[in-house]
Amino acid sequence: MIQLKEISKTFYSKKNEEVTALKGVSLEVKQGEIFGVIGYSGAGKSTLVRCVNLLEKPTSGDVVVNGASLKNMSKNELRKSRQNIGMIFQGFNLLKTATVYENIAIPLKLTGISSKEIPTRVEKYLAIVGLEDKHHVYPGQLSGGQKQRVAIARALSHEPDVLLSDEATSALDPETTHSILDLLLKINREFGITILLITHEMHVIQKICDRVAVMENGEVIEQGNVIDLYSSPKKRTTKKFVNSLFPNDLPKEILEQLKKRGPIISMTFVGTSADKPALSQLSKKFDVDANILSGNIVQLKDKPFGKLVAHIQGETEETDKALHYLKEEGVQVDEVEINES
Ligand SMILES: Nc1ncnc2c1ncn2[C@@H]1O[C@H](COP(=O)(O)OP(=O)(O)OP(=O)(O)O)[C@@H](O)[C@H]1O
Repeated sequence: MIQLKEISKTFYSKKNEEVTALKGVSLEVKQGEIFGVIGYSGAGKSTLVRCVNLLEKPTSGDVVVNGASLKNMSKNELRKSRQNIGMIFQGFNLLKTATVYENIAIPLKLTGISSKEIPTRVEKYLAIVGLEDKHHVYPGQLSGGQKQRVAIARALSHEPDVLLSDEATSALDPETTHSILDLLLKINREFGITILLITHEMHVIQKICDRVAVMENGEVIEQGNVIDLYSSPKKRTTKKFVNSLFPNDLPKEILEQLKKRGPIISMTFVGTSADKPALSQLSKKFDVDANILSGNIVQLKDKPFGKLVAHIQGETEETDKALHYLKEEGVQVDEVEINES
């Protein structure tokens, strides 16, 4: 659906200093999925998403949407292709001096939608975002969540195949964030709209994304299914993002003391194994004591995902058998390195 092929982007500051925001980024967003890009500030996320609809022109590389290369398009073709890609922003980008109705109707008029069709579209999409009673209100009279709903209705009113979301929930409180994410899920499921979103928040990824790419210093350092990435993060930055959901605040000295008496392990549970009492069986089956040090279960889009850090105390032969048993039960077990916890 969307293919980014070796995209690089270099900016030049006023002093003519080079800033390379993207370094050969390649990724593919499949039709109908919600794809998240996560990274810390300055990683290049905004630049990446803006390259998808050529709000930013890549210095090199190509963007292919629905099989058509944006690079080779005439201005006219590009304008048409852009209409197929909606976008929402952290700051909503609404016209302050126009009503909610006008905020949606004016861009429709500019893209040549007939004046007969415009009221039908505005009403339809305001109803979908739950703001059918706000036609004549100005953005200043709306909450942040309502403003984002207007922006979503404006994007949808062009009936795009793809919606790009640039930190759309970053300015919102947690409850409003959840309602906007639920709305994005509904749009994806009911209208089959493919969503590419960027965020610096893991809970956004876990709630609605199917796949995720992690960006750092202008590069995609890791990508894959959300579940795979959460259960086996490879890169340090990815581990940091995942560990932020599972804080382990035990002092290093205590962990070092415990480690002398048996391994400290982190157990990852995915899906049904998240509620299996595998750990409670250990002391019954083997001559070990299992003590939970920290733990949490989070709900991913379709499955629960949990992590427990536990100390397994006992003779090496018994702790080895216990770890083997856990693995056989389908629990992913990793020894905790003290400096990373
Ligand atoms: N128009 C520009 N001119 C010069 N440098 C830019 C421009 N846009 C982005 N950059 C630089 O490119 C790098 C990547 O910026 P970008 O905004 O894409 O990152 P980001 O991951 O979206 O960060 P944030 O979450 O803080 O917006 C940064 O070093 C930024 O300063």
